[in-house]
Amino acid sequence: MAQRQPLIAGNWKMNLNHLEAIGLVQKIAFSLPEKYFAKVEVAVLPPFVDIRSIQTLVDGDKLLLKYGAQDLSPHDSGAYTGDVSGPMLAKLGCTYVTVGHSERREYHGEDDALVNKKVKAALKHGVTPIFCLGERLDVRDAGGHVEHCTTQLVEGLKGLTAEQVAGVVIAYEPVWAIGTGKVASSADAQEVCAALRAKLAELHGDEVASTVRVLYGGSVKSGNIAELIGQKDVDGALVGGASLDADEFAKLCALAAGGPLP
Ligand SMILES: O=C(CO)COP(=O)(O)O
Repeated sequence: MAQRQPLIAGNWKMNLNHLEAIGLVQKIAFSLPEKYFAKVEVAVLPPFVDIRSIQTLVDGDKLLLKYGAQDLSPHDSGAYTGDVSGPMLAKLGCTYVTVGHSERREYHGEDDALVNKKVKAALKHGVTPIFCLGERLDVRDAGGHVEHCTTQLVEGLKGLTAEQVAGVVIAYEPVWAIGTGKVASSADAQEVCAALRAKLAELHGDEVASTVRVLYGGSVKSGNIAELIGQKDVDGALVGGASLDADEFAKLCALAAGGPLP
């Protein structure tokens, strides 16, 4: 079975200008000694306007931290006012881009078909999509969460080859746990992450399923990361609020790496 390196990705959402971004990345790099990066991959996902500054800092100081974006256009270029393309992100050295975040689905009307195009656009340009999916509270209360999530998975990965699927990161983010302080229990997270992996195995075989990293996201912090990441099918976390505090984020990454705390 493939060895999956844990990934902790900080989704900054619409927070921090480029000067604040530089400050936060410097603090994270200072707080998290290099040895941790051998055990856990750490990435930050700032707003578009911060990326160039972070690239300069990461390249200049040879930081081991990766970075990426929070969205991309399904198109490569053209008359799409306000959009940012995969080639632009690739040129800036982005490793990751989140696709299909529930806030994009809710506030920008993104549906599974568009998410699927964005996953393909990211892969086409060598930027790893962190493909987000998850159920709303009413769906969970009705007991439909596993089916909802596996359906989103199938729709979002439609038309991809097994090799392409192996290059995607999945993030299970139950909508009711995002920014609410209500973290899914580790058993809840494991249930859905395992079901997603089983669906990947059904569609693309065991090797692909055992290669793909499945993250959990929703109110993750240093106090709950160890239990979440201790689950068999949870390979890391997509962290919102807690990724804006350098000490907390460094602590969280250190715990994901198995400690000790820096
Ligand atoms: O949406 C999230 C990460 O993408 C989760 O946000 P919080 O960690 O703030 O709940």
